[in-house]
Amino acid sequence: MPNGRVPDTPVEVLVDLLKKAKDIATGNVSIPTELMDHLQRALDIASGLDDYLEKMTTPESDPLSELYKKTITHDWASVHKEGKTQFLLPKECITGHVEGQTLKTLVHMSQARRILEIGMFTGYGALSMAEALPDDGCLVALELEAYLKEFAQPIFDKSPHGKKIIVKIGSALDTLKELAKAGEQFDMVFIDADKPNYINYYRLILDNNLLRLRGVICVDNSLFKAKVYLKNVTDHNALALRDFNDFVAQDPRVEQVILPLRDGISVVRRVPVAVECSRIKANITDDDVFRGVKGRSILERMRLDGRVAYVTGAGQGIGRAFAHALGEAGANVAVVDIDPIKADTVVKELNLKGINGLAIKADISKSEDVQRMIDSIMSKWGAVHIACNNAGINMNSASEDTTLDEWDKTFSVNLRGTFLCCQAAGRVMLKQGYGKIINTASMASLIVPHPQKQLSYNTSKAGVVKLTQTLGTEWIDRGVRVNCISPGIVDTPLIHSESLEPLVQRWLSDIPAGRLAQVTDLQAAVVYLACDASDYMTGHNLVIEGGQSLW
Ligand SMILES: C[S@@+](CC[C@H](N)C(=O)[O-])C[C@H]1O[C@@H](n2cnc3c(N)ncnc32)[C@H](O)[C@@H]1O
Repeated sequence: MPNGRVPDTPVEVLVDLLKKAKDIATGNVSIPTELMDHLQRALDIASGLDDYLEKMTTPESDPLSELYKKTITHDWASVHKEGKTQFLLPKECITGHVEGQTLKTLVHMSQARRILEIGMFTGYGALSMAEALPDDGCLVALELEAYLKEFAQPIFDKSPHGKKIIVKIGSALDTLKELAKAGEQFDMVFIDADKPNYINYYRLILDNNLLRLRGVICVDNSLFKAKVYLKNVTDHNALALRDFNDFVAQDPRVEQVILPLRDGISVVRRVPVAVECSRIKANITDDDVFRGVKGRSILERMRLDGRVAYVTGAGQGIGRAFAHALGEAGANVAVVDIDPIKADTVVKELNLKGINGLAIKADISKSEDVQRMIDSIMSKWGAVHIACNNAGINMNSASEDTTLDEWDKTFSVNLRGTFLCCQAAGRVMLKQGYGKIINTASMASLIVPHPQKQLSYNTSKAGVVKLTQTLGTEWIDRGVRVNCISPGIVDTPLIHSESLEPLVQRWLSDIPAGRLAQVTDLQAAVVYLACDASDYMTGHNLVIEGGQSLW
């Protein structure tokens, strides 16, 4: 703590008191050396803490560092004297580096997309949190002083994350009421404005559902220089926070913990609605629909944490998108491709996202390759929960010219390969008593896409659907579900080849959606079919073609 500054946190108060005690003790010869040593050690521990946290915390970004310097060096007294701010704003009220990084981490951990900040000051906390938001995330900052928006905006503009921040000037209570009226909701709220109003902000937020289910409220200064728990305190801000902390601690709608960081940060989480309901004994139907199956909401039921998946043909295109989707949903993913370099590259991509991957080279038309694929997965992860049989080939020729070689090649990958994979994975899954098989069929299993000529492809994909239906009914009573996805025309490099490119305009006129499918259009379907939420679905052909098969 710099000399002359008023101690602002419990630790700073401690350091101040220990220094004073040491000063007194130093001039007193009757103080035992051992007591002096203890005093010095206590001072070292307390005074070293903030510096150490500062050093060990990831450095702030350049715009944040500029914002901090600009705030600390600004003449807030003159600004106030000139009538530019209603109140004299102490520069110490800035959320600094360590607290900013803490907020940023909480945004990452809670995967918040919409944040509300009450009390922006010069925007340090706002920009810290905005840095952790996804590109389409949004932070609404409420601030009383219009001057502060002008102060912060030029630095927000320098940051690629500044555009996520919307500043609303005015009394926070009034703005909160407007937000509630407009039905706005937030994943995270940071309360850091006038202390006596904390309780009003909190009540308004919870009573009006401004905080989403599973949302988090963070509250600054909840230890208020330790005065919330010291005796004989008269400071009205400290007393307001003490009452606020007590109220939250007893509120059945939430759980809270106070982190003793800087001046204290409360992290308050809405408890699942079912717990709240049993506490207040509301007259509702307390069943799986209300609580979620096994207490898990529908989005949680779509998670694949700890599952083992493989995707064939995952070196590129649809397969690569499937591998990423399953991994993002929590699964370990074996990336199988005939081209080992492509498989390796996709595994590298997964690893960069923190997903466990395993590259396997396999030609799925060969039974020994398919068995080796399953064996490798079993020896690495001990199970196969999700089998995504996606590899396929497409050759074009008029039916009267289709060679037996083309027919055999197409069938050996698209139908024989899919069968071999279903059988090898199915044997493991039947033993496990659980499994999800997802085959990639095609819209060509339903309609005859035209004008391209692809007899062998169309018939092989119709075969994949019948294979799926047969296995789907044969194995469901032993816990193995088999479904398929039928994409329409997908925008991959393949269709921009010399022979197919001229057909794109023609296809577009056949697609009600008015565009080709992107591989990302198919990702949710594979996660849905791979997760428990789709357990009642089997033998289904999930068609995703922008409506093309309906015209
Ligand atoms: C502790 S500072 C906020 C620090 C800020 N969160 C940061 O990251 O640096 C408190 C801010 O709340 C604002 N404030 C105080 N009372 C308010 C009210 N009733 N409505 C809106 N803002 C208010 C003050 O003008 C001040 O800028």
